[in-house]
Amino acid sequence: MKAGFDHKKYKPFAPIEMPNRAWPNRSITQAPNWCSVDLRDGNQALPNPMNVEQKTRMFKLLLELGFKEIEVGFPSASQADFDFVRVLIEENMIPDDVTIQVLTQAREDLISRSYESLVGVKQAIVHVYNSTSFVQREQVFRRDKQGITDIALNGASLVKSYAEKYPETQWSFQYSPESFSQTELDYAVDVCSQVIDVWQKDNKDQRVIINLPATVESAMPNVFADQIEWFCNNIPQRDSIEISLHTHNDRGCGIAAAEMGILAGADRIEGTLLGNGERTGNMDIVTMAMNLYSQGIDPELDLSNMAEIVECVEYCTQLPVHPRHAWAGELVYTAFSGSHQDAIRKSIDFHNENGREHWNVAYLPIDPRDIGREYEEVVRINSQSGKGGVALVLERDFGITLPKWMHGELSVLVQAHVDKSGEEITPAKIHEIFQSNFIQVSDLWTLRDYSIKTKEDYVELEFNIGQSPAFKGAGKGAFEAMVDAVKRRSSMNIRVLHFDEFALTEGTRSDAIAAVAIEVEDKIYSACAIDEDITKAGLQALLSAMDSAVKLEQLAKAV
Ligand SMILES: CC(=O)SCCNC(=O)CCNC(=O)[C@H](O)C(C)(C)COP(=O)(O)OP(=O)(O)OC[C@H]1O[C@@H](n2cnc3c(N)ncnc32)[C@H](O)[C@@H]1OP(=O)(O)O
Ligand SMILES: CC(C)C(=O)C(=O)O
Repeated sequence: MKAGFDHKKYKPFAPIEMPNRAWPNRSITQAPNWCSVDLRDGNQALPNPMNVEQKTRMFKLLLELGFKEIEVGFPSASQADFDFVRVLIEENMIPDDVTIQVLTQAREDLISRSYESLVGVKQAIVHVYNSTSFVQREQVFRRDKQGITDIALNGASLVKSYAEKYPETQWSFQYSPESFSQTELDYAVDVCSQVIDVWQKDNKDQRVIINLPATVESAMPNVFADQIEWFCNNIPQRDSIEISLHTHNDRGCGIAAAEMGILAGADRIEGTLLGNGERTGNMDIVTMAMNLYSQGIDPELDLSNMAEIVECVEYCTQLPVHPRHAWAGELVYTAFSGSHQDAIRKSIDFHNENGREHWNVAYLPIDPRDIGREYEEVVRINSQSGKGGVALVLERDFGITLPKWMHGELSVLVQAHVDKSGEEITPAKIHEIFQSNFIQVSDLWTLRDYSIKTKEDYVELEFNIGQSPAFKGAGKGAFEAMVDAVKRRSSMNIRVLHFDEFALTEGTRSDAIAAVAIEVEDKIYSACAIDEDITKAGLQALLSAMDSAVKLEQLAKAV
């Protein structure tokens, strides 16, 4: 091990003493109030922050998805952020039922500039923050608790007094004790409570949001939930405020923390689409909303066009969405492995045949079509796939149903191909392998014409193939008569092992496919034929199987 990789450099996060915690016994039954921070926290984490055009595109998408609260920027940070807020207001882009939010530090120059950016807006949330954790107090601000509280209260008073200068706007106030999850809980409650008092002292109805961030995620999500429950139980003004959560994903649990935080009593969630944000990202609203959706809870966001969301996020952030990203990634509804494919095929068939009220398909937590994905992408074939998957691709993409006994035969050929190439095989290539091995027949064995005479309890068949003189045979059916006719010209012993016919499910004509397996000299040969005439398809399939046998010189003397 390299020197320096030493876990003793770190200490465990102290658990919260809470013997009567209630959140583990609760369930989420409805969506929280969502607030997108894509245009602020997401934006501030980008190597190249969004320009006005990208921000506008993202804003329009957020409206389309149904967000009612959107943090649109940090207007005192840059001209671009300021200008974007002005564009939204001056170009009347904010629907009446949507409230924009802006973030500012608790500093007068920044607060004043933030209000300037908001002139003329119908309603807005002014979000002020300062850091409260021990490490920030000790090392960054170098102030004691009172000093930090003073920054918060100064910010709160300024936010309130500037709001009074713009009475035409309906203002909501939001305070974040930044680094809340690393702040002593009693201190966090104390600061927040004093901020709330500043804002609600003269007006009990003043809307106040207290936003509790895991600015840097540094404990397990259950610890965060304990912190939220403790806070909710101890903040004196709980009934007159909204509790919002703003989690990050440093330990990979930002979504779990937000979900557990909702159980612990929070009302509102801040996050970004697909989790862009500082370091490992903000809480991913798409994932959390889809988690609700997949539990039968209305997420109150329209995520039905996932491709559009991914495309817009990638365009605006210039960051790729991982193909395995929960719910949204390109590969998350795709199975390559054989046993998964087999189970998915059987499970979907079962669903179609039995009709169930609720989706419950193996390996597919939701119906991919709900979010605009197709069944086409569910099964893709490579060296890890099995016969069920290959058969499914042929049926799904070409409408060709094969009898179960043929699945293995085709799969062996496909497997040989992928073993050689080492790559995924396309449906077109699978179809080509099927065609060349089971459908293609030499001219010599192509049925030119046939006629059947029905006698009392048997039929007589006469047919022509290649340039040979007419074949004649008799049997209980046309099929048996054909075997009889070939046997009359050959000493070979042909035994029919399988014969199946299916209607093709696709195509403009109501074609049928026949599949035949024969045994000749202890060897088995299979073939298929497709024709509008179902009898002809069966007869041709039989001839094609014989063709295969002849190719292997088993029936060389037959013609
Ligand atoms: C966790 C979060 O995501 S919080 C949001 C963070 N987002 C951003 O920082 C993006 C936008 N920020 C910026 O563009 C700039 O930082 C600005 C415009 C806000 C401020 O710029 P500047 O004043 O030039 O620089 P800077 O950010 O370094 O300011 C640090 C000063 O602000 C103080 N400060 C930092 N945060 C706060 C706060 N929330 N409230 C009051 N003062 C604060 C610091 O103590 C420091 O003070 P000092 O100068 O006395 O040492
Ligand atoms: C300003 C706050 C809410 C923040 O972005 C954070 O703590 O991550």
